[in-house]
Amino acid sequence: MTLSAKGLCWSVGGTTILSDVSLDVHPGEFLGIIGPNGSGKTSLMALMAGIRRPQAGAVTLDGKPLSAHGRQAIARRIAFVEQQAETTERITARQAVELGRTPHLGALTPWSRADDAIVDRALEEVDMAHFSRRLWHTLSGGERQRLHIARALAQQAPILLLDEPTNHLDIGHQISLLQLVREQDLTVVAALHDLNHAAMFCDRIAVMQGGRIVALGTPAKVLEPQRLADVFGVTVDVERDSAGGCFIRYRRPEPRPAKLKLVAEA
Ligand SMILES: Nc1ncnc2c1ncn2[C@@H]1O[C@H](COP(=O)(O)OP(=O)(O)OP(=O)(O)O)[C@@H](O)[C@H]1O
Repeated sequence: MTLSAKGLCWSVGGTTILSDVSLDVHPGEFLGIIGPNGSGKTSLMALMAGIRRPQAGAVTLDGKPLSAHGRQAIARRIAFVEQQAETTERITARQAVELGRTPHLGALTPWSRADDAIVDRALEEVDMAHFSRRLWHTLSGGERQRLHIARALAQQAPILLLDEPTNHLDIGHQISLLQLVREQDLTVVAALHDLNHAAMFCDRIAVMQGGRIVALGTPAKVLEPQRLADVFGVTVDVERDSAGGCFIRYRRPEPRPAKLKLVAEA
């Protein structure tokens, strides 16, 4: 199943947010999207998930425009975990995950024990089975985030779009979640802020800046000190290992001149 974006342009209220964005997501790959705040990662993912429509260009799923697929057909193929996904409903943790089964239910396919088993497994995979009866509003940010991922896993869509999936998670859960997602037999597109996580888990990385993709390739190719300086304004050393991996070490900026310090010294 191939998801592609071609020549996407998207603007709001006369402001251009995305300009001529093209991206082919390879089946089975883990594609990271990195870029500074406001560079367009969420906007691109929303277009690729079909919840927003581009003013120009198209997103295609297996060569057919997304707009030609029905909502349920898209939901069976693409699971999207949004950055600030929230629910105001008074539901339990388990019920939140059960929502992932919605695209598979219908008059002829009511809820079954197979759905229960899928939900059980998704809860276990994100280490939340013990919280299944807890009410949503009593859960911490990280616990909710893990349930959003469980809901997406329960959806059993072959393509998973994750907008900052490690938001709110402690470092142990960040790494185990990325590993969990990586181990699934899925095509994954994830917006990530942690460049070392992107280097560790992604097959390819797309770098966004000012609403455009300015680089696309393997982590070792894309994560270059000069590019990171240009895009993020940070100074880094990139350590490379013999297996083709890389690790980014950030350098502390030089102290600002005294006159620019926010708090004047007495
Ligand atoms: N509905 C909207 N109306 C107006 N501006 C919008 C809208 N959606 C996004 N934007 C603007 O578009 C730009 C890109 O936003 P987007 O959320 O896609 O960036 P991002 O790369 O995901 O940022 P972050 O890393 O902060 O999550 C931002 O400047 C944002 O303010």
